[in-house]
Amino acid sequence: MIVAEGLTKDFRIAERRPGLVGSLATLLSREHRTVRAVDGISFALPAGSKTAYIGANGAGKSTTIKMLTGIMTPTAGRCLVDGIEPYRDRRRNARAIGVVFGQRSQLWWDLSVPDSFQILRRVYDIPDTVYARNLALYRELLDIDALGTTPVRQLSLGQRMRAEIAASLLHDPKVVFWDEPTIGLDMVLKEAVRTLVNRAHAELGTTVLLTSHDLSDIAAICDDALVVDGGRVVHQGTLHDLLRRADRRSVVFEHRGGPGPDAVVRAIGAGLPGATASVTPEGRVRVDYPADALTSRQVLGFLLDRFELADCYAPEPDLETVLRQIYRGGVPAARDGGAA
Ligand SMILES: Nc1ncnc2c1ncn2[C@@H]1O[C@H](COP(=O)(O)OP(=O)(O)OP(=O)(O)O)[C@@H](O)[C@H]1O
Repeated sequence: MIVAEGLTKDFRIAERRPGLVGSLATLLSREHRTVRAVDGISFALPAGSKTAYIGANGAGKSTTIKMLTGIMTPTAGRCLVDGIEPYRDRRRNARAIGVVFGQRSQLWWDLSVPDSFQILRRVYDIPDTVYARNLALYRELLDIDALGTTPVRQLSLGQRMRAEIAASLLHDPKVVFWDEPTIGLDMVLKEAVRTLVNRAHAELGTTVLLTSHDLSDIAAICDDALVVDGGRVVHQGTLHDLLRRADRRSVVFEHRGGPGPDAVVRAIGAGLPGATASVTPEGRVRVDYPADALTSRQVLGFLLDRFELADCYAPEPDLETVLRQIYRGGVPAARDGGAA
């Protein structure tokens, strides 16, 4: 449904010189440099997938989405959304997609939300039943009527985002591109937004590409992850697979008989160099270990040799830990067969 082939975007920017005189010189200067925001990325996202587009600030996420939504033309390579090259056929593409850019409005600044919706209804030729169904949903979940007839420009960020989300889904698009869709929303509304998109996905098979710095959005909406770094794709797979690439692994266990948890913690500290052990609030023992120093087999072997395990599981690393690691130094390669 969404395909990128060697997609590349360069920006030409004027060389800036420091100071006031420098600023004036910049205006007159012809010196430019090129910034490669997206560097030949390729991926294919199937219809009905829900993918988080993840990357640090400046990684190239928004620029990619601008090309996928037809706002920008690539410098090289191409992309296809539902078979359409978006920047070549913006009108046809617009019918297939719904877009939210948290940083920039898609609505008519001087019109009220109901007026904007009426325009969208005509532009997209939305059947009455679809329009009525969707409006009822937005009334229930986004309290859209409370926005009244205020022009969009006078709405608060959170109010505007409610309208942007609703507008992006109003015509039952096949694909939604949401770039930071929940900025300015409180927890209740964030939840409502997640419900809306998950419902569209379940009922209509909507394909979703989401960028968000809010990890709970990603976890609540997406099954897959596409990670970009320096304008390049460094990981594509399931979110679960991404979590397994964390550089720290953990095992939590309960044991029968023998030494108490504190003594077990000391034994692990002495016998498994590199691992740290602690007692959980439930009285179990948790072992954390760096995946590049110890394998799961070594850790489990050690535990099985010394203690009579009654229960044992490997908790998944949390998304925040994995992303912090990615933002600091790239995605670690897949390692041995996993934590359990
Ligand atoms: N219009 C532009 N002119 C010049 N450079 C740009 C322009 N838009 C983006 N860039 C540069 O391209 C790179 C990628 O920017 P982009 O906005 O795509 O990143 P991002 O991953 O969406 O970041 P963030 O998470 O901060 O929104 C950055 O180095 C940015 O400075």
